[in-house]
Order: sequence, then structure tokens, then C-alpha cells
Amino acid sequence: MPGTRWINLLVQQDCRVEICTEKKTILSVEDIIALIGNKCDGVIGQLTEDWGDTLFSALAKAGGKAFSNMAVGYNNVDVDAATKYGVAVGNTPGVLTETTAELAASLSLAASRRIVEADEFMRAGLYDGWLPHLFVGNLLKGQTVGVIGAGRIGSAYARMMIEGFKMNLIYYDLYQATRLEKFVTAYGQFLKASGEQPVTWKRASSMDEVLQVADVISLHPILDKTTYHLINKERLSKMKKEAILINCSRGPVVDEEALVEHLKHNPMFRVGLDVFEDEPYMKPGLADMKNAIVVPHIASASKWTREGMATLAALNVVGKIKGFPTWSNPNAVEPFLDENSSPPPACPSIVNAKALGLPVSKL
Ligand SMILES: NC(=O)C1=CN([C@@H]2O[C@H](COP(=O)(O)OP(=O)(O)OC[C@H]3O[C@@H](n4cnc5c(N)ncnc54)[C@H](O)[C@@H]3O)[C@@H](O)[C@H]2O)C=CC1
Ligand SMILES: O=C(O)C(=O)CO
Repeated sequence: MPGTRWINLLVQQDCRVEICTEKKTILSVEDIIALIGNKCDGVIGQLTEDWGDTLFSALAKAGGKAFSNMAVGYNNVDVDAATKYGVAVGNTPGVLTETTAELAASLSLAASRRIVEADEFMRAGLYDGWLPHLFVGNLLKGQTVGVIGAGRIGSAYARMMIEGFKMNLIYYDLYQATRLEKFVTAYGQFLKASGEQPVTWKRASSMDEVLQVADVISLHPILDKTTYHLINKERLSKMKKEAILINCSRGPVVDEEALVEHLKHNPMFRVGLDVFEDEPYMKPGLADMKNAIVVPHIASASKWTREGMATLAALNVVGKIKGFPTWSNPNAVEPFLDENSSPPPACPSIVNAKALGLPVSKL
């Protein structure tokens, strides 16, 4: 885990910390059971681990009260099973938002301007002079950005694309993104007052509307039963032939086999993927597609974010062990990140706090 603050905070609270030194990137359930052993008060785990009934039962048997994913997404965790065993489940919202949105924006630019293809071309020594048709891509300004899942990260991404490239917005979410709508309205008015074309927004009544209208579509929902294979063969066929699809949410939100087929038959369609259906693997054929940019789940990989994630995960676990209440707003975690002061006596974000009847901090 990055940085030293997370471990210093645990040690200051008299925790004995055991660090897994297995030379394996992804631990199996059996590996983790062995690491938990007979006595373990809490665990900080990774999104690659399968935290279900077996592990929560083992943790509870070892006296464990707390688990935290070092991640905001917790689709790898069976929260009901944790609740059944009285284990609190923490996650780390609030420190990933901008970093993840920046990677989605980076992929959007890289895909629209074909940066990876052009880079490979240069390195292969194929450049023999400027040509009018060399790596022609898409202009973003004035086009429409579609966001599926306009929560924390989806909204931050939308703002970047709107402010940065003056794109119009269409979004689909189960809930209204009121703050985002207000921002686009105000920014549109500002542009108009400056004599520029104002940007616009629309909340789509269906996801298909976004797919049909948008030029760049970025996926930011959580992964659950309702979002599994949200983008499938039929939905891909509704998108514009030259559209760009970005996925920085979770791999299974996209039917990756259908995507490979779509990429093969639509060379002007481009994707930027940070996540994959069967990580760490890619579906056959994806790696050969020139119209796909693929990066290894690095959307949250900025130093500040990763150190913040580690700190929040550690504070979730130690807070529960110490019997601290939960923080009232898990999106407002700045007080936990200030290196120059002690963190508040609270768990920053416990997703099953209500189900466990945990008290809420009054701070
Ligand atoms: N690639 C990476 O490294 C990272 C990936 N993530 C992923 O991004 C996800 C989103 O993170 P946040 O924005 O912080 O979460 P959030 O909870 O703020 O936003 C998720 C949004 O998805 C919406 N949603 C849920 N079901 C939907 C559906 N069926 N159709 C449309 N919208 C739906 C929700 O209403 C919510 O607004 C995480 O759960 C995680 O899986 C997060 C951080 C880094
Ligand atoms: O926090 C998450 O959900 C991640 O995917 C970490 O990058």
C-alpha cells in the first residue's frame, strides 16, 4: 500500500500490522484465509479479492470486526454476508474522483486524436512526412459527450469535457445530477455572455438515447446486476459509427466479446478501456485492434489518490476496531487526509453502517 501515513496511523493506535508478502498480485480465498489465521481484528483488502461468505465467516471466527476495500467500488464484496457476520465494510470515496475522471478524459483525447496509433507509427520509423490524411481524428469542440452514471466520477468527467472542450452534455442516471446540470447551465450562460456558443445539457430518459446522440460516451456506473453487460451487441449497434466509448468503471459493464466484434466491423469506432471483463486478461482479439486503447486499471493511479485510498482504508478498519462512529458525509473526507493533524475519531466510509446500526459522528 502506498505512502507511510496509513501504517503510522495504525501503529499510533496500537495496532499490530501484518503485511502480506506473497509474490502474487491476486490472492485467492485460500491465501487470505491462511493470512487471517486464528486472530485478526480487521483486514484491508484489494478489489481483486473475492470477499464473500467464506472470507467473512473466517474473519469473524478470528475475532474480526472490520474489512475495508482499498477502493471506492466494492462489487467484489458481498456486503450482506459481511453484515450477517457483524463485519463493517469500508470503501474509499472522495479521493478517486478527479484522478479517475482525468484518466477517462485522457483516454477520450487519446482515442479521438489517435495518439497511441500515431506514437506506434513514429516509433516504427514509418513517418516520412506530413500528409493531409495522416491520423485524422475527431474534433471534440461542439460535439456531444454522453455520460452513463453521472455520480461522483461521471460528473467530474463531464465537467472536464464541458469546461475543457466546450462539449454539450447528455447523461443517463437513475438519479438527477442536479449540481452538474446547474454547472452546465451557468457555464453556458458565461460562454454566451462572452459571445461564444453556449454549451447545453440534457438528462436522457433512456440509455439508448445517449448512445444514439453522443459522439463520446463514458461509462461511470457502479457494477451490479443492473449494469452487467449494459453495453452489449445491440446497444453497440445503436452508437454512431465514429463514436468513442470509454470505460473506466468495471470491465463487466461491457460485453467485451461483442465489443471486439464491433471494433472489427467498425474501424472508425474507437474505445479507451481501463478495465476488462476478466482482469487481468483481455478477450481474444482485443489486443490486435488498432481502434482500441487499453491500459491496466490505472484510472486511480495518482500518488495523492493512492496514498489517500490507503489512509482511508486504514482509518475505516481501525475506527471500527476502536468503536468510533461513522463519518456523516463519506464524500467530505478532507479532515482525514490532512497530514498535519490527527484524523477525526470516526470511520470515513462504512457502506453497511446503517445495516449494522453503527452510530454517526456528530463532528
Ligand atoms: N477504473 C478505476 O480505477 C476506477 C473505477 N471506479 C468505478 O467507478 C464506479 C463509480 O464510482 P463513483 O462515481 O465514485 O460512484 P457513484 O456512486 O458516485 O456513481 C455511480 C453512479 O452510477 C449510477 N447508476 C447506478 N446504477 C445505474 C444504472 N443501472 N444505470 C445508470 N446509472 C446507474 C448511480 O445512480 C450513481 O450516480 C465505482 O463503483 C467503481 O466501480 C472507481 C474508481 C476508480
Ligand atoms: O476504487 C476503485 O473502485 C478502483 O477501481 C481503484 O482504482
